Amino acid sequence: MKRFWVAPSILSADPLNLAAELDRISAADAVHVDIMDNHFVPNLTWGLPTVEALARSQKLPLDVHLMISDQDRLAPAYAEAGSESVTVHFEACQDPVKVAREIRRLGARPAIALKPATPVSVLDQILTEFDMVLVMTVEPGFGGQSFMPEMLAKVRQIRSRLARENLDIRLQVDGGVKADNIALAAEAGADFFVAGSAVFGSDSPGLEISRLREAARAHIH
Ligand SMILES: O=C(CO)[C@H](O)[C@H](O)COP(=O)(O)O
Ligand SMILES: [Fe+2]
Repeated sequence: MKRFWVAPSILSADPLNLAAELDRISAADAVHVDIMDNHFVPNLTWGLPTVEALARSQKLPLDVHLMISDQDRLAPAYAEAGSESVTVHFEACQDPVKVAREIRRLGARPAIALKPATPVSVLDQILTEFDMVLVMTVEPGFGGQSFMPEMLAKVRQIRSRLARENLDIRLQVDGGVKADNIALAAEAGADFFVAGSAVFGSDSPGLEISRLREAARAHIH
């Protein structure tokens, strides 16, 4: 059966109780960590020391989503910190291929994210350098926003290229993913789902994770 990944975003977790919050999502496939610098996006979260501490204490893989400026210079340290994957934004890299190779050399999987206004065509020459593509389904910066269904066309476009070229690259969506829209994203071709408010806003995050996985599978007959 096709494998779907669900990664809760700790952007929506209680920052004063992170360890306990992580215990509530042990059923997840990975932990999504949003790094924001108040410059690339108008919000500020964590930095390298937090990722290092998470990597030391976490059993789940860390899926680090960088929303910071100057990623060419700053991304490699997040790979060295023990992340499973490091996602850089196309819009914040001078040389995405060089960054991807550096992330891989340092032992993490490189991934590339596209903001809603960035077309899929920017990946034409560089896609195969990455292990995952992230199609943002909200404007990056904040949790709790509404899913943009018009982004599904981008997901479809990427999935058809992956199929055409038989590429083993994950396809992630992030922003506003909930049990009532995840099947649409899965049907369009996404296989890795980030969900912040849906998981941490639930009384039973573990059950919500299963519910999301089941809803994603529901489009397969
Ligand atoms: O990258 C992000 C925002 O820039 C977050 O990962 C995302 O918003 C998750 O939160 P939610 O599921 O509540 O939208
Ligand atoms: Fe994110």
